[in-house]
Amino acid sequence: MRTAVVIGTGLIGTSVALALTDRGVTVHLADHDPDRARTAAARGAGTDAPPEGPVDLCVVAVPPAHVAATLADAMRAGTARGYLDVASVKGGPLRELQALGADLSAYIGTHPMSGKEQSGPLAGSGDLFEGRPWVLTPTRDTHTEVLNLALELVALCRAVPVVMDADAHDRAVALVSHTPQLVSSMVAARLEEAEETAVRLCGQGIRDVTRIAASDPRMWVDILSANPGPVADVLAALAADLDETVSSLRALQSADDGKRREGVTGVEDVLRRGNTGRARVPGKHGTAPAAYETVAVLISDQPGELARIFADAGRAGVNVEDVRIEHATGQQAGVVQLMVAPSAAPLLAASLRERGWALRQ
Ligand SMILES: NC(=O)c1ccc[n+]([C@@H]2O[C@H](COP(=O)([O-])OP(=O)(O)OC[C@H]3O[C@@H](n4cnc5c(N)ncnc54)[C@H](O)[C@@H]3O)[C@@H](O)[C@H]2O)c1
Ligand SMILES: O=C(O)C(=O)C[C@]1(C(=O)O)C=C[C@@H](O)C=C1
Repeated sequence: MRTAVVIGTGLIGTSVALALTDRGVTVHLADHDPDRARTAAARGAGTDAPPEGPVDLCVVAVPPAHVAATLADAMRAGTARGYLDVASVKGGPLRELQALGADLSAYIGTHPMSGKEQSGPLAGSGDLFEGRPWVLTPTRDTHTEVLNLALELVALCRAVPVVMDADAHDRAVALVSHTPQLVSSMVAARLEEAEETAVRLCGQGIRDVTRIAASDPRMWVDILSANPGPVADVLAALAADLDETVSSLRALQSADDGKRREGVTGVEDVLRRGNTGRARVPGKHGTAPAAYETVAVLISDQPGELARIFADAGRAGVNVEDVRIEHATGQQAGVVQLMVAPSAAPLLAASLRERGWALRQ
């Protein structure tokens, strides 16, 4: 692939464009808000000038409700040899495109399973998709050349291709992406009216659970509107668990020993099922979950501290596999948890102590 057009230069479009530009592809950027295309171009994601002739691949990265019409317009204009979208839902846009009478042989639906709670071109990054699954939903009509262009895009973004049927994809993401978004929003919504004294106590647990509650509601209304049935099915099952857990907790308030024992069993059951489910979540790069050891280091909240700690870990010859930052409320300090291979943890701890870092248990 030598040339591409990216339509919709928000978080995902800009991230794709940055990755392609980085690998030598000439990328033309377009957005219905020209300022966004200019901003993406200024970040080195390509040019906001239109191409002089048809390009190899047209990537549509607009909100799901606008995907089919944008694809159909681009096809009518003869923009590219192949067309794909990156929307978080696949069945709806495919059927809309069909209804618009578009040439489905030139199109493939795709969905990178990586994102952020932020939107817009400034949030984009060229490494966003590295090691992440990228779903491709070819149909019987999809031309092999178009499937190959999509596979090349996934490879250039260093993601991992996963081929699925569009509706099976929508059922899967209802479980692993769309319901978690709603649950995160619901937990965060409990804080809306909470006492300041309670909010001040927020620790890492609620930060983990509510990160995606900061996502753009307009985008998510669009996504959920295109996948309401499968998401409602998962939420209904969750509601049954919620009902049972409420009953178990009420039983724990009882004066009756037998009832309290039932309550413990009910609460323990949901927690254990949670352990089992969590253990199935794949680790980094889509591999089986790795057991890392954590080295926790106290850092002060000032510029350059994180860079310094990573540089010191590098000097110790230790690969940091994952990282978490815990901010201490009301203090100019925090704890960085460096996740490393168990065999490397003692070496890292000793080396960081030697360089003056304070370690926490
Ligand atoms: N945010 C995520 O985590 C994530 C992850 C994977 C896939 N996606 C999908 O990627 C797509 C883009 O999401 P995003 O997070 O980059 O959103 P975003 O809001 O950051 O960017 C969307 C961009 O599309 C532009 N746009 C809207 N309508 C347009 C139109 N008709 N023509 C041209 N440009 C138009 C907007 O101006 C904006 O710049 C969505 O379909 C979303 O479902 C999002
Ligand atoms: O990590 C995040 O911020 C995301 O919400 C990413 C996430 C996800 O649920 O995994 C969200 C929606 C997209 O369609 C794909 C990825």
